[in-house]
Amino acid sequence: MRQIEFFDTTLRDGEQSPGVALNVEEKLQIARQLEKLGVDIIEAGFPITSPGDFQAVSLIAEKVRDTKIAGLARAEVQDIERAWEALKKAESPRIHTFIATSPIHMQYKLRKTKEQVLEHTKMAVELAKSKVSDVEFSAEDASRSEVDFLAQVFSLAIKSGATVLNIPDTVGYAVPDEFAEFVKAIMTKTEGIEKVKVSVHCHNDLGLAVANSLAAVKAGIQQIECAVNGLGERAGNAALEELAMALYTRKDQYMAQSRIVTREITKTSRLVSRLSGMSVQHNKSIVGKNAFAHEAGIHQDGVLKERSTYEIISPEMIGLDMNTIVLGKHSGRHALRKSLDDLGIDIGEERFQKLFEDFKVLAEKKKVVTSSDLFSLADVHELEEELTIDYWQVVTGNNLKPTATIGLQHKNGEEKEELIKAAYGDGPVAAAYKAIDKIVGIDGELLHYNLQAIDSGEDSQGEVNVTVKFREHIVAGRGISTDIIEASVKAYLQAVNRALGKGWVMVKKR
Ligand SMILES: CC(=O)SCCNC(=O)CCNC(=O)[C@H](O)C(C)(C)COP(=O)(O)OP(=O)(O)OC[C@H]1O[C@@H](n2cnc3c(N)ncnc32)[C@H](O)[C@@H]1OP(=O)(O)O
Ligand SMILES: CC(C)C(=O)C(=O)O
Ligand SMILES: [Mg+2]
Repeated sequence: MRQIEFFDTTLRDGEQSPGVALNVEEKLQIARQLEKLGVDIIEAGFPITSPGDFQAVSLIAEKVRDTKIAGLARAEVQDIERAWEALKKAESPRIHTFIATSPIHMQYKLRKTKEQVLEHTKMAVELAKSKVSDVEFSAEDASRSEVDFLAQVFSLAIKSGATVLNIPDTVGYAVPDEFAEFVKAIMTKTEGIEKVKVSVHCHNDLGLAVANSLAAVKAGIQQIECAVNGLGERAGNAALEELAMALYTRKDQYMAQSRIVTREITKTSRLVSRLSGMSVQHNKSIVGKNAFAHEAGIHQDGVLKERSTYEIISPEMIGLDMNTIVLGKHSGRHALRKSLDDLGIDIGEERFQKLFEDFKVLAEKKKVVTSSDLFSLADVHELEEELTIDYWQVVTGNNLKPTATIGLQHKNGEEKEELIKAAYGDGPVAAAYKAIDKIVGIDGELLHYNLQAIDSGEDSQGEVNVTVKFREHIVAGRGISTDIIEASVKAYLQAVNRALGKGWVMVKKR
């Protein structure tokens, strides 16, 4: 069996998804979970882009010791110096430098000739190599590059010290057979290729990122770049969970294995979804809510008789539905702790006590507290937010102008009266959002609002996802509650808290 290394770019390319803005603590939390998931390399960020990205890469490099940590850099001196500064405390650092090699990118974007691109490649890889032994070189837009020129660039990168060569399908243009042939051609034409690892980085613009990556595995590559839940620029990157489960389930085809600990998949997916604010579509492979749901009678009959009739993966394998205890209002701390352990939700004693109190409140409202509820409860307790809800009330009806009154609490203990405002709106949610805007002194533009039930049944909790624009910044938020207005308020407030955390808005009472 060949070993395929998983290079996770959730924190770099994933964070380039519009609406995703992770703070430093959130990135560290995701990196720690990626380590448990068994990824080989974490691309922690692009240090030159902002002080926050620099700080996140430095912190992850310092704290996450059992996984290689990579930082991205353009083929420019200042980028590489900055990446090295951020990575220098890492146990196994990798500088990942890149430059575009396609005619279209060289001519219009870089405004560089082939010779200049070759010069930058040599300079960048040599400089990176003078800092670290592990250097990855990516040829951006490789799949639209001339194969002979790409092989020339790659040969030079190897001579200059690269240890990994990455072939990105940057704009998701490739199709599987063609991409496999392209990868094979590069591997044949590049001098010294046997000394390095070959990688692919596929985007999902045509929905083919996973298929293209798997075709490249068959063509002989050693590393796949991917992101949890398929996050990433535009339509995203190849989804980590799909690649891991395809390699595992069809090892007969790929003759390859990875270090991914599959039972950590669900937990990782939910953590990334919550912190990024990007919900997972219900019919998404592996981690979608419906991925293991059987609705049709013939299917249900088959599954009841023998699960393998309609299930090619068992839910336990990806860490789903491992909760064996029925939790309700009569459950105690031991049962809750056991259920959390079964689900792989690992929280300290102090947070556990708070979670237990909230669990009891929820159990009063719901007959059965499900695994999804537990994930949500645990999620809610992972953030220390600047503003929290103290009080909310809406008045609405067919003959009334919907009105909301919101009271917030500031973590620095600001005077309560100053953080209560009322507002009208076209509906109760709009009124509540206007009241929050008044308190904070901003005008958030609601770009997207989605409400869905977490489970089935009348007592299910509602989950609201929003995307809000604060000036030029787009931020996502999520809220969960048995009351849909409260879930809506929580979602908006989470977006506000994220924008506050990034310094994009300031509390400025009107
Ligand atoms: C395919 C990918 O995912 S690439 C990674 C994309 N990620 C990002 O862009 C992260 C966020 N970006 C940023 O914060 C900023 O764009 C920065 C800090 C990287 C650069 O900011 P600025 O210096 O203001 O440049 P700006 O973004 O306007 O333009 C990019 C410049 O980099 C050049 N460039 C782009 N890629 C490369 C490269 N790989 N190597 C060298 N130069 C490059 C462009 O040609 C352009 O140069 P020019 O100013 O001479 O025309
Ligand atoms: C930086 C590179 C690897 C990239 O993200 C791409 O080409 O899509
Ligand atoms: Mg990319």
